[in-house]
Amino acid sequence: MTAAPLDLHIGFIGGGMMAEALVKGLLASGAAAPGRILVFDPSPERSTHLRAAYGVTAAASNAEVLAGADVAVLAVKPQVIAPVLAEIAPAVTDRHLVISIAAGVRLAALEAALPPGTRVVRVMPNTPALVQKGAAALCAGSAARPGDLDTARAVLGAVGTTVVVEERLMDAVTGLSGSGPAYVFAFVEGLVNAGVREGLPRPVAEELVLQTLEGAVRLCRETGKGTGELTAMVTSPGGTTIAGLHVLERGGFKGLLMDCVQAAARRSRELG
Ligand SMILES: NC(=O)C1=CN([C@@H]2O[C@H](COP(=O)(O)OP(=O)(O)OC[C@H]3O[C@@H](n4cnc5c(N)ncnc54)[C@H](O)[C@@H]3O)[C@@H](O)[C@H]2O)C=CC1
Ligand SMILES: O=C(O)[C@@H]1CCC=N1
Repeated sequence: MTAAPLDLHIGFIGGGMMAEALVKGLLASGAAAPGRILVFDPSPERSTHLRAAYGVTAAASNAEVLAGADVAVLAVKPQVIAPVLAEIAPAVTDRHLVISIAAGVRLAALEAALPPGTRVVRVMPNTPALVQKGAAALCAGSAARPGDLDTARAVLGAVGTTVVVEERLMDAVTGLSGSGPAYVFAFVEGLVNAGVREGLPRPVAEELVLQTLEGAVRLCRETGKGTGELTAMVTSPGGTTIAGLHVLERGGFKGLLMDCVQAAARRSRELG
């Protein structure tokens, strides 16, 4: 995926896992050059790593990030967002668009902690941004201008797909696609182990599972058929698939997924 270069300096407040995913994706897509990305992280290991791996500027402070950036991405844990907002507020100006990726943290809380009129966009991305296959949902704050949502979409769009949702849906997004990669990894792990249990060498099981997942996703996206029809295509009467599906149904597989996403969305609400 290639993206049009953004005529912006993008600063990251926090250079952890998710910031790195976004930096890597922005560079790989061509949306930003290393000279236009600044990052501050209090961990010297993180700063050194990001500078060495991506050639971005490792700033000495969050204030330095804001001094050099038009867009400031808040990429710290929700648990430390309050002190970080208090620290950066004096350096936030009209020039800045603030993009928060912190799970659960509401626009109202962000706006209340920043100068009046600060342009804020709240985003929930996910880690496949690292390979430009991210899925991100966005919602705009009360002072954001129409162009701000476009800018945020351009930043996140460089690393995957974007959707705009009402803020009330952000906890659901967090529980579904924000946390979703971990559920898929659990599914992969379970299927690979199941193959090994049936006697397949692990590398063979891994290749078969990953290709089956990718293939199934492509069928969903490209055939125009719904999951019901696609399931019917693989499910012969009295055959193997229906025997397997019976076990999933009896175990409450889909209900378990609903409980799983509900628990994650609930936790997102708690973090806010
Ligand atoms: N990991 C994920 O899958 C996703 C995470 N998020 C959100 O992204 C945010 C970051 O999460 P991760 O990257 O996973 O966490 P992380 O722990 O890898 O990164 C956070 C970074 O913030 C740094 N930090 C701590 N205090 C700081 C300060 N005062 N100023 C600047 N940096 C500071 C830490 O040293 C750390 O490197 C969180 O709010 C999380 O809710 C959102 C979507 C997906
Ligand atoms: O687990 C978390 O809190 C973060 C938010 C979404 C994905 N990871």
